[in-house]
Amino acid sequence: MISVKNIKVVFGKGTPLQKQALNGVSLTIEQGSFVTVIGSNGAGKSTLLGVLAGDVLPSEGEVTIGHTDVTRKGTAARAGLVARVFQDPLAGSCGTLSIEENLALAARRGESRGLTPALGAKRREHFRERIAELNLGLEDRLGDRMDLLSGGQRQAVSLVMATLAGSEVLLLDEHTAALDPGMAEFVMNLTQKIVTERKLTTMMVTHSMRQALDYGHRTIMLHGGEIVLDVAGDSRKTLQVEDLIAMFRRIRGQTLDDDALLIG
Ligand SMILES: Nc1ncnc2c1ncn2[C@@H]1O[C@H](COP(=O)(O)OP(=O)(O)OP(=O)(O)O)[C@@H](O)[C@H]1O
Repeated sequence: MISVKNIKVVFGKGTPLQKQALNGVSLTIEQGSFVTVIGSNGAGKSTLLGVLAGDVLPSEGEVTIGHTDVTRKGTAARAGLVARVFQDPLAGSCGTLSIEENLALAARRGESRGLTPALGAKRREHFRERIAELNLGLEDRLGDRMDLLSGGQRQAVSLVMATLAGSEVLLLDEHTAALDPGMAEFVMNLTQKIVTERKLTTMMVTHSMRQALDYGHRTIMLHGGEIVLDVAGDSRKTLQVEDLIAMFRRIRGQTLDDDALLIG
């Protein structure tokens, strides 16, 4: 479960560049619920994910994950609670380490470093099984460096990495935006499967209205650091991509240059 109460984030306070990125955001996401987040550039989407991950500390408000108040805890202290997959396939893993070494590091997120070997035979076998489930043939390439993989393969491995340490919360920051349409669909279907099987409480930022409505249980729209739409259940089922685009237009008070960007 995730709960944020009256979150305010101000960047560059007291400077000419002062920016209120979140302005009193409150939200409760039940355990196992999958929320998609949309909003135009600068709406505050990444800042909200940052507040949950711990790399942005709010100036006001409270953040609770599970039963833990994490408001003042940084990323390291939340590592066992929250996993994150980024837009850039190179961002969440280490390119110069092998697939297997990356998996070993991910499995130990949030643990204090001890003397137990990171890559025992049992762990290796577990990793092989988890990677084989992707059906990408990567189980025979566990010793290959991560930077030899395609962007889509890396995102698929990153999703497996995100689940290895047993975090309850998964944050997805436009994690398919850099992929071709076919690979994006593959990674989205994999995401849905992993989230459902592991009952992960998930927040996914996307610029694709199609993805926002097709995946997950609930959709929120941010604008100017505030939640301006929050739909779930039957009202979400009847919502069309065109409705969301019309809402975007209304909120921004202007015509979008290219609706296709949002539909894709
Ligand atoms: N570290 C920072 N320092 C100063 N301003 C920031 C910082 N991070 C974000 N902002 C500003 O806060 C506002 C919200 O940014 P945020 O990245 O959360 O938007 P977003 O909805 O994710 O946008 P996009 O879709 O473009 O990624 C923007 O005006 C942005 O310029």
